[in-house]
Amino acid sequence: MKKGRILVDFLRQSWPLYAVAVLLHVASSIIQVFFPQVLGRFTDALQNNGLSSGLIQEYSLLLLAIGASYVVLACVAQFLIMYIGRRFERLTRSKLFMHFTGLSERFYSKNGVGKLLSYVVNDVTGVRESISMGVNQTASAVTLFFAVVTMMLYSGIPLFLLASSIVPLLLIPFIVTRFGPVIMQRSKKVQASLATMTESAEEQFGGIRVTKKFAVESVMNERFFTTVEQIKDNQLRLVRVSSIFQAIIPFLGALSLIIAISLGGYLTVNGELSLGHFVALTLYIRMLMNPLQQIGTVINTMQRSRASLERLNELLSETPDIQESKAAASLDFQGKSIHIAGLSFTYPGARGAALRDIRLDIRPGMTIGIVGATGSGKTTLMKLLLRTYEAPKGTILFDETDIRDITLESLRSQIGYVPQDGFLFSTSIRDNIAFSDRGRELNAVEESARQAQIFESIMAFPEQFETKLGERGVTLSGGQRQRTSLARGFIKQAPLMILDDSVSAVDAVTETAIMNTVRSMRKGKTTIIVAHRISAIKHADQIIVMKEGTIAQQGTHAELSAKPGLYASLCAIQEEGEADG
Ligand SMILES: Nc1ncnc2c1ncn2[C@@H]1O[C@H](COP(=O)(O)OP(=O)(O)OP(=O)(O)O)[C@@H](O)[C@H]1O
Repeated sequence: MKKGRILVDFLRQSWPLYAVAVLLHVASSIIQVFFPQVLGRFTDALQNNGLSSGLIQEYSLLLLAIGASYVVLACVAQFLIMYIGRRFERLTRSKLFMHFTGLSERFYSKNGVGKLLSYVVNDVTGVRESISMGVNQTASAVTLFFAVVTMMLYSGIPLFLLASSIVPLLLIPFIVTRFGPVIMQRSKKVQASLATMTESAEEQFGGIRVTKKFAVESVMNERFFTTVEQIKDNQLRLVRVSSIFQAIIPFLGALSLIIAISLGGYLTVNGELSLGHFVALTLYIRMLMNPLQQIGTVINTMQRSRASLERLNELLSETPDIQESKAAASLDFQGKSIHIAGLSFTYPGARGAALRDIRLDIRPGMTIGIVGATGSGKTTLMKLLLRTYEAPKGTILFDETDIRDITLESLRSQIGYVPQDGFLFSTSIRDNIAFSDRGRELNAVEESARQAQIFESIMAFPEQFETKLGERGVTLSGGQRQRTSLARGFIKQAPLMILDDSVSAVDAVTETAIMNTVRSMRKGKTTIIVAHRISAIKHADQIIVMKEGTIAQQGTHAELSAKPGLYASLCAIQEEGEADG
């Protein structure tokens, strides 16, 4: 995506509304600049003919008409531009969210949730401010500026007097080019420190229970205060430069006014300029000061939001690591074997390989058990099967079809994946279980809950399956969460099911009941069970034992436990543990 794309795309859609708003601003500014002219004429009429009630009435009504028309037009223009800004905010936030959901796991391990929240909230607001408030003020300031200058030129005030009065204003472009880049750089730093603070807050809140248990609140407070302090420092640096910038522009306006009063006053006293022209000139210069001040603020805001815009564009140009090939098609997994051939894999940026030369054939309907020490590569192998990370070409095949030639939707919709700590959403238990298909009838949800041995616990809650989880609902125990997540996997009845250490938090009796259910309900359907406890996988058709990213042993429970090796020693240790228990 090209730089500035997000805004260009938006402006392309919204330009007719902008055009209407700008035209209204132009009209309101043109009306406004008649004010000094009318006052000038009023002064001359007063001087020539004296004060009369007719004159006062005539000019008062004229000024009222000017004021009222200006207010109505400016108000509608402002509303339109604010409306456009809010629309930008809504569209951009939805666009960002949709884009984020398409990105790969690696992106999320690089960018914390807090940081992403900050982009979605602070950066989008920053850009919105400049395209609503910024455009609003630019439109009114620029049109007012030109309208005032045009009126001045046609006012009959001598040209040399006008030219001398506006000399200080000619310095403005020079000041803008000096200050603009500095403001932008400093704004970038402010936004970055805001993102760091949000990230830190998110992490501190997430880990508050651990913090309290270790009684390290003061350390955590200290860490958070450091990020807040950083924001303050960066903001002060920004405020310092932007305050100077914003003050200089009205100062130049004031200089113009001083020249107009002194030179114009001198000419009036000498009879070379009428009193009306003198009044009009000072009012015109005074009127110029408002747009100049506004332009200063706008440039300031624009420079700040350019930093945000750059970051939003960078985010939107992030591409997912997993790209679907043009030739990808859906594939029915029913009756298909899985061939893993010479699969080696290294995480992006990691030093060593997580998997090395894995070879495995899984026939349709088989149950495969996988054990191995922590960090031996079990979950990595599952992630590659789900294509969360990309396996090298030709290393994972479903019959003859490479995993890369299957659409992601088809692949993932046919795998029921249950991780160790399945995330549960803050909705009802029913919605959480029927996550893959919200339309599933209650019977099916209840049946899956029974299979996952969580039915009784759910029925004990006051609202049963409608019980809300999370912040505003009940808190489940670790084992209950795991079984709810299991039920979510079971209801899918997928052709391939992966249980990735999914019963680690349940007691041995419940685990046996769950594994018996898995055996009967998954008959004829391919199932992969990753576990640390032998009891969870001993009935598998094939068991593989992983060690440091390789397959160290393979066979049935009977075969493996009968010969010396990793599996037999694991069995011995666990049996000893159970006997001690
Ligand atoms: N996102 C990642 N980026 C870099 N390295 C990773 C990433 N995820 C895992 N690893 C590394 O890959 C190796 C295998 O990890 P993996 O999670 O597959 O092990 P595991 O056998 O599932 O462990 P456990 O039994 O503890 O779940 C480990 O050395 C781990 O540090």
